[in-house]
Amino acid sequence: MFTDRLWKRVEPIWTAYLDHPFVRGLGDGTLEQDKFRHWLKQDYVYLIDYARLFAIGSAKADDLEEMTTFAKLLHGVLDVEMDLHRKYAADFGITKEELEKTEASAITTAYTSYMLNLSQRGGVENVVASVLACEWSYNFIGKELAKRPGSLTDNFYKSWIEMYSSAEFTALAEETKQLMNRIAEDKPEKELARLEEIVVKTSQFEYMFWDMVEKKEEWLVKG
Ligand SMILES: Cc1ncc(C[n+]2csc(CCO)c2C)c(N)n1
Repeated sequence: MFTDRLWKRVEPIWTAYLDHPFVRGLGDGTLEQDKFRHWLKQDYVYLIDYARLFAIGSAKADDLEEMTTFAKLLHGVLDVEMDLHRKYAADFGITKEELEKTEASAITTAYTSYMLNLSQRGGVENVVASVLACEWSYNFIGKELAKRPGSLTDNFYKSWIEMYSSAEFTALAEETKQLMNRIAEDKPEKELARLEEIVVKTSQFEYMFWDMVEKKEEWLVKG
């Protein structure tokens, strides 16, 4: 399957996420809350653009089944995932209006612009390749962190781990993987190699995103 081939390419990058200090800190609860606040705000504006990708996917879908998958994913971001952000933000006294007003950092902008550009230019395969790593890698991280002893007891980040490792999110990630495999079936090698590079590039962006929030690179925003 195409996703098995993709896994071989992304495994080393994704394994590095698990060793990243930010991700480690989420798993054992030691992450500085100020760093998490930074993630919440940057991720919120990231997700606003990310949601647009699913809307583009829905418009470009080849059949009703694909359209429904994108609609489900759109709902997942707007009403489930962003709700987690709004709840954590409320704990910090940040309103949803403040979250929305966050100025995207250079990396956030580069990452979402890359995906939006590809998705607007190409067919539905570009949209699926663009969104795959984000979704699948968070589910991978959530499930790996959930396995770590103590990660789900007395951890401020417990709801984070629970949400991304949940059956609901696992099902969404699996559905996107299936869609990628279905689309890949009748594509020539040259096209598969191009789609593979999109998944690798977005995986690299994911690492840069973790790094950005770890280092709280506010200077990227403020200049
Ligand atoms: C930088 C960044 N990358 C990936 C995700 C995770 N994610 C984005 S959309 C989606 C599925 C539908 O909600 C998931 C799991 C994130 N939040 N932030």
